[in-house]
Amino acid sequence: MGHIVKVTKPRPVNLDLQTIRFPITAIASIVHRVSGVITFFSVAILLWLLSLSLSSPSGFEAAADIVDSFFAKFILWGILTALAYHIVGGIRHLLMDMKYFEELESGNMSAKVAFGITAVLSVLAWGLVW
Ligand code: HEM
Repeated sequence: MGHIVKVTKPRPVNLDLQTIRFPITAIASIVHRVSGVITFFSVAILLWLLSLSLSSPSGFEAAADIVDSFFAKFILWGILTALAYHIVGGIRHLLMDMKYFEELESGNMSAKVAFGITAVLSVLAWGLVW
């Protein structure tokens, strides 16, 4: 015979994407992966720029001209910000590997701290590039 279960809470019919909020730890994790991929491609760009600058005196001028443009400076600032987050988030990951910040509260806190430190480093990178 069938067994009747009383459902007190309505079951979700579909996922309402407008009401789903990612926890800050999930955002920290996604951004860490994205910053790692950006850092990976940055290595190619920066090595190309370095080799151009070392190729000849006119190559150096060409590289200096590239770095002088607003667009290039903006990209360099973005690269430095991604690297900053990747290192700060990476250190947070390594600390978690050592069993720190593994609880919900401390994990949320360390994610916020990582974003805060990155914001400061990003402002410093802006000053360095300009
Ligand atoms: C050229 C430099 C670097 C590149 C291209 C790079 C790239 C990446 C990529 C693509 C991932 C995989 C992310 C994922 O699958 O979620 C990763 C993970 C990681 N990176 Fe880097 N990385 C670099 C430097 C660093 C540095 C300096 C640190 C120092 C803290 C670091 C710490 C980590 C850690 C701890 C992970 C693993 C995170 C996890 O367990 O999800 N990385 N990196």
